[in-house]
Amino acid sequence: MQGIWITERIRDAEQRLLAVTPEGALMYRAAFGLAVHAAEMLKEHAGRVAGRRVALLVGAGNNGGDALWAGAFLRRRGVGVTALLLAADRAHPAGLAALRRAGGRVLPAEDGASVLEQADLVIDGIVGISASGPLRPGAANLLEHISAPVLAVDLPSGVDPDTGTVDGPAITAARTVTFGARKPVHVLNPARCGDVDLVDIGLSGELGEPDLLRLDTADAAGAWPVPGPEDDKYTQGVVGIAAGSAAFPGAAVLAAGAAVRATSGMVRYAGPAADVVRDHWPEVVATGSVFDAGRVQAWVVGPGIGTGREGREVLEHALAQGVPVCADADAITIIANSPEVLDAREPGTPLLLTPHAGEFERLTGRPPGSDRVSAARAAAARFDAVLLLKGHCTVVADAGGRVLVNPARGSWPATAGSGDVLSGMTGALLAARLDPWLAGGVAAYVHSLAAERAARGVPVPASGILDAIPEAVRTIRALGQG
Ligand SMILES: NC(=O)C1=CN([C@@H]2O[C@H](COP(=O)(O)OP(=O)(O)OC[C@H]3O[C@@H](n4cnc5c(N)ncnc54)[C@H](OP(=O)(O)O)[C@@H]3O)[C@@H](O)[C@H]2O)[C@@H](O)CC1
Ligand SMILES: Nc1ncnc2c1ncn2[C@@H]1O[C@H](COP(=O)(O)OP(=O)(O)O)[C@@H](O)[C@H]1O
Ligand SMILES: [K+]
Repeated sequence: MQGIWITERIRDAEQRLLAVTPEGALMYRAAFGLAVHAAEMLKEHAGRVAGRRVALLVGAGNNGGDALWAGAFLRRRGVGVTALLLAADRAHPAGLAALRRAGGRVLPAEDGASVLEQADLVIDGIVGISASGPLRPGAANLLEHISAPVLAVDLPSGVDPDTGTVDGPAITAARTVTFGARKPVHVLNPARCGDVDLVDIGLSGELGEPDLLRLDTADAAGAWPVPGPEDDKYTQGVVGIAAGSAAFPGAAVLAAGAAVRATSGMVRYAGPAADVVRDHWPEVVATGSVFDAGRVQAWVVGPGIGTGREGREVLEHALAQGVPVCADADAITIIANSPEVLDAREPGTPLLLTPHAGEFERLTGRPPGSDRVSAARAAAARFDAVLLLKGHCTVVADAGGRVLVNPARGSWPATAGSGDVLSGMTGALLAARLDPWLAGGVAAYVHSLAAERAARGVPVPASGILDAIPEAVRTIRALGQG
């Protein structure tokens, strides 16, 4: 798993490391790594390094210092480097001296329009982990002159380091080089960061436990249930799907289908769309009602069941079975309207709530807001549940405060029915007895991978995401073992 630390923790860790490191050594390491990546980008975008032009955007702090030192290193490789100072009297003195010694040019930022327009690469050292709010006017006015790819130092300036939110002018980077540890912005707003590279500056021993975790392919592969020689269709965990209605069977077909694609044991369906589900998925054991559905090891309740009395009874029944429940879509609205349904929950029964932003607001009385991680954590604690907050970056929090994040690989999954596919997959993993928090994270990971594979650059319907689940699972298992 990849660890991610909030800036307060990173600052503390840096202070501890600084106390035992020669002055300037950390910035030297950071800037050297930055310069290596800058040279790579020049090769990639401008064909070669020597003779190419780099513009440095230099703010008032150490982020600007990194850019200045990297500029000095690039000068040694024959790059034409111009630093544009946003706060001339506060630019990092040692960095500035190093750049001047190396033959770099220095200009006030307001004179930098043509330098930016002619640059092959722009290095954004405006602001790093001490950032607050969007870019200030002096920096914001420069944005319109940038046409070259931008390499962000630590994080793209103007984007909030801890929440990834953008409230005004901000940098959009093609690549971000970060130091010591990944920060929340890198996963919460990947579109602004571009590819993120981590430069080791020796911080890991000072960091402690991460604030957020991101699954990688090996984690997803390791968690994915694989039947053994002793298994039969029951031992792997049977998932029950209570979804859809006679008038709207689509949600049932998608959720049950996703469970079929993600389960090697058995899927039961219970509800008024039984005939349609059976037509689509002959392997599903389908009945008309949850009350005669037979035993399952996890329930998925909600997509398309409606928010009336019948839906409520279905949810109460599932909650009373003593098995994990994934409550999605209409089940979330039912809980929002009548929180007392949760009284039916067998004590200790894992509950996984999977709202999108609108359902989250219904459930908690507030939209997730800019700090989606804190919002998900608070709601998980309040409902003593795992809360999976959907969106471009899916956030999975449990009641103990653990958080998994899954940045999507593109926005094609934002399509009707895509959430039904996610809940079917999540149910399959719950039935296989995965830790519910991990089940949510792994389902989100495989869902976004399936969507990417299915879309390949064009719109994909939810049924296409569903059909790509086997390819996605095959991919993670191959890479995870590789
Ligand atoms: N510590 C270490 O060991 C290492 C640290 N390293 C590097 O240091 C970076 C952190 O440096 P830092 O703390 O000096 O501040 P930094 O982020 O450069 O901000 C500077 C000033 O910008 C201003 N400002 C704020 N918001 C703004 C906005 N929206 N738009 C415009 N300006 C804004 C605000 O100044 P103000 O004008 O408010 O006084 C603020 O003080 C870190 O990200 C990494 O790159 C690496 O070298 C590795 C070793
Ligand atoms: N902009 C986006 N980029 C990537 N994935 C997204 C985006 N918006 C939503 N998603 C994902 O698409 C799915 C949508 O779920 P949901 O809103 O419940 O759809 P529906 O109710 O139509 O099934 C979720 O997995 C969510 O994380
Ligand atoms: K920056």
